[in-house]
Amino acid sequence: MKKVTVIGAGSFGTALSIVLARAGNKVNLWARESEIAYGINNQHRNPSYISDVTLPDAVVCFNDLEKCVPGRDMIVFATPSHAMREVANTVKPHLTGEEIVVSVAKGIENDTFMTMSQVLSEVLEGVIIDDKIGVLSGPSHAEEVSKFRPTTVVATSFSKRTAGIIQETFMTPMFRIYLNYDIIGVEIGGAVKNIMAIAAGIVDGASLGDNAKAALITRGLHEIKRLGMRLGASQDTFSGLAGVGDLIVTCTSEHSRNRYVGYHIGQGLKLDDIVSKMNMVAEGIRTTRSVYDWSNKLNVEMPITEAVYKVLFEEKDPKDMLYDLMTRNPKEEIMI
Ligand SMILES: NC(=O)C1=CN([C@@H]2O[C@H](COP(=O)(O)OP(=O)(O)OC[C@H]3O[C@@H](n4cnc5c(N)ncnc54)[C@H](OP(=O)(O)O)[C@@H]3O)[C@@H](O)[C@H]2O)C=CC1
Ligand SMILES: O=C(CO)COP(=O)(O)O
Repeated sequence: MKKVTVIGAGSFGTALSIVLARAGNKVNLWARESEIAYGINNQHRNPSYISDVTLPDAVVCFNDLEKCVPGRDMIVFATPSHAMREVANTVKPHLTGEEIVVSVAKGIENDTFMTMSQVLSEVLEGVIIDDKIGVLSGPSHAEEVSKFRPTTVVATSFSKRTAGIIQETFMTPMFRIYLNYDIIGVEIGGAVKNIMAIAAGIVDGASLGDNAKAALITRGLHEIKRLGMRLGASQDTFSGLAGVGDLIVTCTSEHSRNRYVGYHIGQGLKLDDIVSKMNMVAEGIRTTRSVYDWSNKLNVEMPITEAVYKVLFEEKDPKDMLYDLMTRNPKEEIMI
C-alpha cells in the first residue's frame, strides 16, 4: 500500500484516484475548486467531472496542497499539459525528493516543445531526480476507467525500478499495466494521437466515410512514428498501447473530447464556439500548434498535422482537408 496524491480532480484525476484506491492505496486528490473537494468528501461524487460515478471512502479530496502533498510516496500529475509547468511549480515546495512523480497528461508544451516528463524534470530539478519521474499512458478514457471497464496502459520512466513501482501501485484486475522503457515514444504517441483524433472527428462530422477514417488512422500512425523516431523513440512503441492502441480509441470513441472537437468542425461549427461549450480539455488543439511548429523546425513531414493546423487556426474549410491530403504527390507507403 502506498500513499499517493493525485493533482487535478478533472475527469482523469478522479478516475485514477478510484483505481488507486481499488488497488489498495491511500489516496489524496487535490482539486483547485473547494466545491469539488466538498462534493467528493461529503457526497462521494465529483460535481463537475464524471459526476455519475461514486468515489470510494479511501479517496479524500483537498484544495490545499500543503495538506495533501507532504509525506507521500507518489505524486500523480493529472492536470492538462498547458498547466503542467505552473502546477508543478506550486507543488515543488511541498516535495522532499523521496516521492515518485508521474505524469498522465498527454500534450507537448507550446514554444518549448517539451514533453510532460521533460517539463517535470526541468521544474522539479534540485528536488526530484530524473530517475524518479515516470509516465502512465495508453487507451484509457476516464468514463470507462472509473467504471472498472477493462483497461490496459503502459508505465514508463527513465528508471526501470520507478516504472515497476508505478506498475505495482496502479495495477488492479481491471487496470492492467505493461512496462515500456521508451519514455519519449510513449509521450509522443499519447500527445500526437490527439491531433489525429481531431482529424478523425472531422472525417466523421463531414461524413467522408469509413475508408477515409481507416486511411486517416493508418497514415496518422505513420506520421506519429516519423516524428517519434526522429526524436529517438523506438518504432515498436508505436505498435503498442501508447501508440496504435491510444490512436484507435481516441479516433473512434464516443468519449473522446478531441474527436468531439473535430466532429463539430466537420459539421461546420467554429472552433471557439465548440470549445466555449466544453467543460473538459481537448489537448489536441494546443498540441496541433506545438507539433506543427516543431515538425517545421525539425523538417519532419507531417501532412495530417499540417491539415488540422490549417483547419483549426487558418479557417481552412474542413471539406478541403481530405481533398488536399488525397492530392499530394504520389509516393511510397513506407517512408520514415
Ligand atoms: N479524460 C481522459 O479520459 C484522459 C485524460 N488524459 C489526460 O489527462 C490530462 C487531464 O485531463 P482530464 O482530467 O481529462 O481533463 P479535464 O478537463 O476533465 O479536467 C482538467 C482538470 O485540470 C484542472 N486544471 C485546469 N487548468 C488548471 C490550472 N491552470 N491549474 C490547476 N488545475 C488546472 C481542472 O480544474 P478546474 O475544474 O478547476 O478547471 C480539472 O481538475 C490531460 O492531459 C488528458 O489528455 C489521459 C488519459 C485519459
Ligand atoms: O487520451 C485519452 C484516452 O486514452 C482521452 O482522449 P480525449 O482527450 O480525446 O478524450
